[in-house]
Order: sequence, then structure tokens, then C-alpha cells
Amino acid sequence: MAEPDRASTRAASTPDAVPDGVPAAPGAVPQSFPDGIPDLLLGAAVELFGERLPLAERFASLLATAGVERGLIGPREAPRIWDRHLLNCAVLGELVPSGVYVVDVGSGAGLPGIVLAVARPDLRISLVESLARRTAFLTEVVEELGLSSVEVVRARAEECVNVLEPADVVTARAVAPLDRLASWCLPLARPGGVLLAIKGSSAADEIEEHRAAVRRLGGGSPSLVQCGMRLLPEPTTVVEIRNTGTAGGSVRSRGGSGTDAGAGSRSESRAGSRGGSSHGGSSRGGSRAEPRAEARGGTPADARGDTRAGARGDSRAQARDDAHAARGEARVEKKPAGGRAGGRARSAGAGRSGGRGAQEARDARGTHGGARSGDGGDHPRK
Ligand SMILES: C[S@@+](CC[C@H](N)C(=O)[O-])C[C@H]1O[C@@H](n2cnc3c(N)ncnc32)[C@H](O)[C@@H]1O
Repeated sequence: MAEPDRASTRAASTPDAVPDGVPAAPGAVPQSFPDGIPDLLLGAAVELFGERLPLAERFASLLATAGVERGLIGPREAPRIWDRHLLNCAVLGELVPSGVYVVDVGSGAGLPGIVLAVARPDLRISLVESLARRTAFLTEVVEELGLSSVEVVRARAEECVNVLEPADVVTARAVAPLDRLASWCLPLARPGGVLLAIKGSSAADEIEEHRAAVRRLGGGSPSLVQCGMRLLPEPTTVVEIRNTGTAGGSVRSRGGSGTDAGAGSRSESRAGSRGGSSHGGSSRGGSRAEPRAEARGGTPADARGDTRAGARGDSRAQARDDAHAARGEARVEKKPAGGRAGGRARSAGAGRSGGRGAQEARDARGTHGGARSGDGGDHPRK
């Protein structure tokens, strides 16, 4: 497996934080709101983003302009950005403990990763996305919003195992069916860590279909959780799977390579270095249902609808990615190093043996991370 190449940029400024993502006191809430937030959702937006609501508004605006122009979301999504995307993702924070390290797999245009970073400045977040066009957008957004606790990692999730620090929480929305998602994401979570997959109304069926595969992959029994019950007209359906640390198998990816196939890396990671996160605290809510329970509200959508403009190009790029991965080849795309040194990216073998792995880790700390960039399954849909 080829060495990942890392470069990074660090956000220029850090906006004022809301401790632990606690909603700001009423007096701190900005007085002016854009037309963009539907009246019905204004209360939820204020509660979820608090005094960082202007940052969320800026992200909404970037999605509706550059995001649409660059084919990252479809033009029809622009009017639905708040309900279908920002708030749908922000309520995921109910399941994320304070101060933990989160890896968002298949971030696309930043969903849910950027939204979580805006709503929850207490989190450290790595956005893992395989397509360069999308990581370029993500990097710009991170810089523009001053999200200093976020790194953008251009790589397939499979390539990040033993490269990124084991995560307390791995998130994903509209990336792949549950078995494939588990095979990519559970290895990125520490034992005891969780995968939170935003899913649609077929989540319960998916759980039943893939239960055995998830168990083979070291996942505990999946739970179906509804987030935002109190805040949103339609709550967000999340499948929560704990990494038991007993993985015993893999699921073949589309390219034909299993997660343990050693796909080559073409990664540039942007590593932030704020020290390891202990698994902190308890999560903030979410309403758990029995796995078989019917999910209310078809949230997660089929991403195909919202990426139409760029979908053909992306799927060609993804096919190339898959072919490379299937052959175990690496395609490293370098980015100029920038910003201060980071240190969270962890190389295979780093810390245990010297040699290349250790050198990679040193490189990651010394030059600081970068960005790295695939296409997947279901998106929130209403
Ligand atoms: C349908 S989009 C969803 C994007 C975003 N999560 C959302 O909900 O809007 C799926 C994204 O996952 C990325 N992707 C697919 N497979 C991946 C993998 N194995 N590793 C990293 N990213 C992947 C694709 O490039 C694409 O950007």
C-alpha cells in the first residue's frame, strides 16, 4: 500500500464557540435572520446553532450558490437547504457526546460534517471524502467559516484505517448501504465507538437485511434512533452501531476490493492536532426505537437527486477510484502544505514500529495535513 500524502491548511480564524454546543442564551441570538430559514424552522435553527447561527447561514448560502454552481447539490435543493440538509444533519448532535473526535465519511458538500462542526465547536472532526472536486469545496468552506477543529481528508474511507486516529464517532449520510457502510466505517471507530448513519424510511429493513454482515464486521446490534423529535416536523432517522472490536469479516466494495484489501491511498490528510479525545460524556438525546420499528419520516434522501449536475463526472471519477482501489494502486494527489502542524493523522504501524509508518506520522505532524476526496447511496429525502 502506498504511503498517503498529507498536506493541510488550517482555518484562518476561530469563531466564538458555544461551549459544548449548548444553545446560546436568548440575548445572544442574532437579531437578523435571512429569508432562507423558513419560519417554521427558525426556533429549531436558533436552538441547534445558537450564536453560531450566522455561520450556519453562511454555509447555507455557500451551498445554495457555489454548491449548486459546482454541481455538489442540485438546484432544486437550494430552497430546501434548511430542512432537508442543515437541520436534518444538525440534530445528529443529540447522539454525539461532548468533546469527542468524529470522522464523517463521504462528506460530499459537508453533510453532516460541516453542519456538526458549526453546531458543535466542542468536536474535532475529520471530513473524509474521496472526490477532489468535493474536498476542494470542503476546504474552502472550512477556511471561510474558520472551522479550526475540522480537517479535510481526501481519501476513500477504507484507506484511512490506521491512518486517522480511531474515532469516538463515525458519521455518514447517503453514502452506501448499511453492510458496505459498516465495512468502511466500523474500522475507523475505536472499540466502543459508534457509527451513526443517517438513513431514510427503509432504515429498519436495511437493519434486518444487513444485521448478520454488521455482526461479522464487529458491529453490535444496530439501533434505530429518531433525532430532532422535539424540534423538527420530520425527525432524522439514524442507525447507530457500536464497534465491539470483534471484527471478523469484510464486505466487498463496488470495486471488488474488500475493506481489508489494502487499497492504495491517494490521500492528503489535513490533520489538526488537538490531542486525543477521550471518549467523553454522554450523548444528548435521540429517541431510540426497537431496530424493527418503522422509521418515521423519510428523511435521508437519495443523493442522486441533489447532485445531478455533477453526477456524471463524479461517477466517472468514482469508477476510476474503484478501479484503482481494486488493483491496489495508489493515486496520490498532493496539496501544498499550509498552516501549523497537525498530528492526528496516524500511519499504519506508526507508534509501534519505526520505519515508514513512523515517518508518515512525523510527516503528518510536521507538514500538517491536507485534504483528500467516491459516491454512494441514500440521501435524506422528504
Ligand atoms: C451521495 S454523496 C452524499 C454526500 C453527503 N454525505 C450528503 O449527505 O449530502 C456520497 C459521497 O460519499 C463519497 N464516497 C463514496 N464512497 C466513499 C468512500 N469509500 N470513502 C469516502 N467517500 C466516499 C462520494 O464521493 C460522495 O461525495
